[in-house]
Amino acid sequence: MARLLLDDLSVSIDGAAIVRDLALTVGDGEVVGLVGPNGSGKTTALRCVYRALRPTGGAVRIDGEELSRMPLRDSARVIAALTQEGRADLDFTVEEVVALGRAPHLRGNQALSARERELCRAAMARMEVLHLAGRGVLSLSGGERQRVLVARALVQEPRVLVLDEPTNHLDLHHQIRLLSMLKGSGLSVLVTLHDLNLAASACDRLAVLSRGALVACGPPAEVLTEDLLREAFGVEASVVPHPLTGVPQVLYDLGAATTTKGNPE
Ligand SMILES: Nc1ncnc2c1ncn2[C@@H]1O[C@H](COP(=O)(O)OP(=O)(O)OP(=O)(O)O)[C@@H](O)[C@H]1O
Repeated sequence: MARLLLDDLSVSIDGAAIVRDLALTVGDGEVVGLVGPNGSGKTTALRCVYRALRPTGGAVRIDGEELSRMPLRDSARVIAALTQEGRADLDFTVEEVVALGRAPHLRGNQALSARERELCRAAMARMEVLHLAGRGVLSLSGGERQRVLVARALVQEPRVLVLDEPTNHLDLHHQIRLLSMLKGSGLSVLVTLHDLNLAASACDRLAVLSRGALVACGPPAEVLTEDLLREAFGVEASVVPHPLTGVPQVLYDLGAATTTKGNPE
């Protein structure tokens, strides 16, 4: 298990503060949802965690150790990421792409062991892509491809999983399956989501970003309020407890006023 800490993380690009002093912990086995309006800095913060971007202030720490001081290979054994980037993959087969998840654990051209091949099969089965094993990834639908990339992240056997909009392209069945899998995974998970109802159901805590700053953080029942939706998202909506689980759920009235409050522009 591992504890992820965004330790007063800041990112400035061309003099503009994109993420400001973000302090956020993801505890062992905890699922934390990073939510907020478009352009609020969610992806930028995540990019620092999967090392596509260097913070300009603060640090990302794993069990106290500063990520930027760890060799890339070492951090890749601990952190797996499902990102919005890297869409220009070569036409590997599904099973080849999933097997690439083992790369941080292998030396040179070392072949996968029987255990690792079984791990790949199990991850493909879990993400319901086993029947696609021989297909080229470029021929897949958006949702199929997304599930393959989750399988690749799982075979990495990380302790921390960061996912940027993992439900993109997924149908309702696969959205629910993926989020319940994350919830039961025992991994420390930091995930950006736009669907606040799914986020409230899946996450132990929600962290709300607005204009690069953390404006609320806590259990969904504390964070997801009508005031928060108005202030951070510029949306008038009702928040009601789920009739079975009690988890807060947002009900929208398309006739209600929306404002640009919370949005960066
Ligand atoms: N390389 C860059 N150069 C200039 N501006 C950037 C760069 N990367 C991000 N930004 C800006 O930083 C802000 C935050 O972007 P980011 O992608 O982190 O937001 P987000 O919260 O993930 O948004 P969304 O919900 O739309 O995915 C945006 O205004 C974006 O245009």
